[in-house]
Amino acid sequence: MSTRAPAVVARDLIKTYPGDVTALGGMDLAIGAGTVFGLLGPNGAGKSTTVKILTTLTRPDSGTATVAGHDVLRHPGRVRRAIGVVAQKSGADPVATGRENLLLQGRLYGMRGAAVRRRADELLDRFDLADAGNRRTEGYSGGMRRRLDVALGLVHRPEVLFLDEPTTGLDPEARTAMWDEIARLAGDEGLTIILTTHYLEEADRLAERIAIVDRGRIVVEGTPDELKGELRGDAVHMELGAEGDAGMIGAALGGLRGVHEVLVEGRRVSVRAEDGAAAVPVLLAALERAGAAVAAATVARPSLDDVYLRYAGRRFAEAEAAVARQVPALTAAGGNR
Ligand SMILES: Nc1ncnc2c1ncn2[C@@H]1O[C@H](COP(=O)(O)OP(=O)(O)OP(=O)(O)O)[C@@H](O)[C@H]1O
Repeated sequence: MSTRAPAVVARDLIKTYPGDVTALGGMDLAIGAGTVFGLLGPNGAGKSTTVKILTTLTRPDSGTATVAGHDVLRHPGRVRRAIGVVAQKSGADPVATGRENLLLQGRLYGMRGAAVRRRADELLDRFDLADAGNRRTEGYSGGMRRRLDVALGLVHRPEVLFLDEPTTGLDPEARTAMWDEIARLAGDEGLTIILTTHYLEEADRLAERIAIVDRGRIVVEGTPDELKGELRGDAVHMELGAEGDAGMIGAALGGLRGVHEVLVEGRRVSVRAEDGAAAVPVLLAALERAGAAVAAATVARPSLDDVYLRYAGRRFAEAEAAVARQVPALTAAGGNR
């Protein structure tokens, strides 16, 4: 863990949108300088709203935040100069070349002459875009465009970089290349990177610390290993042939030796077992005695999904589906994102 002063501090941020949507219900954050911090959560958890407040694009209803030592409400201009923002949607001009985009961005930050040209070339080189620098960006592949987006966020040498879903929409190869690039950036430049993602694997791989966001607040925070380490033993997931009685299943499995944290959701039953492989036959027999037939069972080491399940009380994919179901209602209420 970093011992340097935090690059980002947020205290009790509250933000509601019209229609009584609580986007943030008391968000607290402290992010060490020079670290990669992952804000992980399903769609609608409140990650983008947090980033919008920290990047001065919107104001909280209440609460305070500082970024690179500057108060986001009192000194938004200073915050903006200290940060780079790579939004989900590309900000590059499609009819301009990669180099022109970088030069324009640099000039917007007051960089001029040879200095901005040198910086543009340096970034084209570093993001493996030197050969494509004089081509219009509309012809770039998804991976190239994303690399240019990150380069655009870095032109003015920010202290803190916000990366919103950096690899959404990229194919696996381009995603891996982007991950390597982000890891290199953090390592080489001492940059603080705040990464928002709904990819568990992305957070696990890149972030030194992760905060899991659910319903507008942090439900747990730590290093990926700390979070997974809290979950003892193996995760055993079982799929029942038909929906069972949750109370009866809980009672049947809860008393078994070496079995903890029984969770029943419809046809899915998950438990934590000290030795998963040894526990499976015992679990199957106990379920059979309780009148529940098991169609499939898997044993896995704890993943961030299990951490999410434990702290948010629901599976990541379910939380995403719940938000997807809310969308028509939101649209009907006139809300937009
Ligand atoms: N402009 C808006 N008007 C009304 N409701 C909004 C608006 N922006 C966000 N919300 C709602 O606030 C909540 C938090 O949204 P937010 O975009 O911060 O989540 P997120 O975790 O960033 O999700 P995503 O990964 O989809 O960007 C959601 O319920 C969302 O529908």
